[in-house]
Amino acid sequence: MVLAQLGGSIARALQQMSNATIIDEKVLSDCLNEISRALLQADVQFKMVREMQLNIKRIVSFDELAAGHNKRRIIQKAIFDELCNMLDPGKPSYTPKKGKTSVVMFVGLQGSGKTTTCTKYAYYHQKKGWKPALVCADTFRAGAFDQLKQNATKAKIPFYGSYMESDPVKIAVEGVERFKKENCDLLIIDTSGRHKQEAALFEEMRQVSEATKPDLVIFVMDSSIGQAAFDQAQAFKQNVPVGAVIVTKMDGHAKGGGALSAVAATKSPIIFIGTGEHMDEFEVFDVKPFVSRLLGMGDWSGFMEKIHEVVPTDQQPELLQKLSEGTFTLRIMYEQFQNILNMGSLGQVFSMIPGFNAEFMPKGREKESQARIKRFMTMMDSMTNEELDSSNPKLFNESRIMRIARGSGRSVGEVIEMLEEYKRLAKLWSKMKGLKIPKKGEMSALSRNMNAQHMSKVLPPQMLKQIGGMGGLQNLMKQMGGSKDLSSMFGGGDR
Ligand SMILES: Nc1nc2c(ncn2[C@@H]2O[C@H](COP(=O)(O)OP(=O)(O)OP(=O)(O)O)[C@@H](O)[C@H]2O)c(=O)[nH]1
Repeated sequence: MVLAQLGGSIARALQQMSNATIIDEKVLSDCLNEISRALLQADVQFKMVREMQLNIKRIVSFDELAAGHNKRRIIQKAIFDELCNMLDPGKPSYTPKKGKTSVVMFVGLQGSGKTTTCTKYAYYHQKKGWKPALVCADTFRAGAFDQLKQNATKAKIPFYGSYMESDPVKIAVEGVERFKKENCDLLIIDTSGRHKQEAALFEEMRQVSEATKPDLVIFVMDSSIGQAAFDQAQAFKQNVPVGAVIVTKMDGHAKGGGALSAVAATKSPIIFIGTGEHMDEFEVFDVKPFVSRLLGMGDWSGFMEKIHEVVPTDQQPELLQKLSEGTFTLRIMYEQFQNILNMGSLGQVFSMIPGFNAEFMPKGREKESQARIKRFMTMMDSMTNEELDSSNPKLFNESRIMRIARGSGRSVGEVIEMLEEYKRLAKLWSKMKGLKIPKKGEMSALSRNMNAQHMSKVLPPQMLKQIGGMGGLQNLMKQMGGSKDLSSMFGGGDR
């Protein structure tokens, strides 16, 4: 994701600023110019970049800042807030309620990923206990109904559409009526796309919208459309009451900056992002955790949510307990590997830990990573209980390593590689020691319970330096009026 590069460039600009002995207007200007260049390169609209620069300069007024103020911290927070503002239109979108019928209509250009996203959206809610249903009102593209039908069948989601009927309005109305009768609570209408914004497309969308009276219209946008995003999103907004945006293909090489423009053009929040072609490659979008991750600050609330999602419920209390004790045995690693293989990528989970990125299971190399995990597990199958339950890597002397290698048919080098991976993960795990683990639905409590000590352990060293070391971090926590603001700054906050 090229947005990650944007995050890297911004983090570097902040780092350069931190390295300066004295922070004056010139240093701030250089830092802002660097950030602006990065945003423009990521296809963010010039007007928005300019506004951001002006806002930060207004907040960080050197004349008004009394001596003794930590300018680095103030600038850093201003930049963080401005990036959040660019992605936050200030009002939440309509949120469907489980058990109460909502009609959600999807719009977007052809190929934006609308049909795929409709199913992902339905599947996401179905997993959370909703009763979604899909209606294919795309009569323009031959094959659209088949695609939706295929996706829906795979996910066991009821669907409605027609090979004969050519009037999308009629299909949409019939579908909505049918699923209302069947007590579905989330009725999702997929509409036609066109290659470009055309009068005919907008007319059709308007008619479907008027006939079905959707509670929410979601604009689906391909993250690669770049500077064109603003005009495209605005054109849709002028024709139908767009209330939310979903940005797709965030896993590709797109610059992603267009997403920020879409928010500005529609004055609607991004609610999800698509991160792959598969049904579950779909993430809730939250501004603050997203910006935190973008700047390499990690996303604790997302991390906890993923644990709740990926790890089987009966194993969660035990795992969280062990997590808070900081004990990480080979057996825990084995169980977690099992979870990864059963349920998807824990790489996603680890990418949310500050200072740790998705290298664990890089996108596009999942097969390779899975094979590696399976290899590790085979070697662990040749371990004794004592070895599996130990958290002392020194236990593994030469003869034990040789025995494990022989027993699993792998080389000594591979056993050592596995033990190195264990040590790396154990080190990461140890940083969690003493954290109070929240229950499901209390994600923000984790951030609230985090004290400066914990934060200092998990923040990347350069980030800690920017903040002004341990003392700076403590001050920052105090200055920000306690934990609530801090938790949001570092990606917590209520969802
Ligand atoms: N890599 C990646 N591919 C995606 C994502 N979302 C959708 N796609 C792919 O994008 C292509 C187009 O997706 P569709 O869902 O057919 O697009 P559409 O907007 O419904 O197209 P029309 O029905 O013709 O308007 C398909 O190959 C999808 O698999 C995503 O988040 N990441």
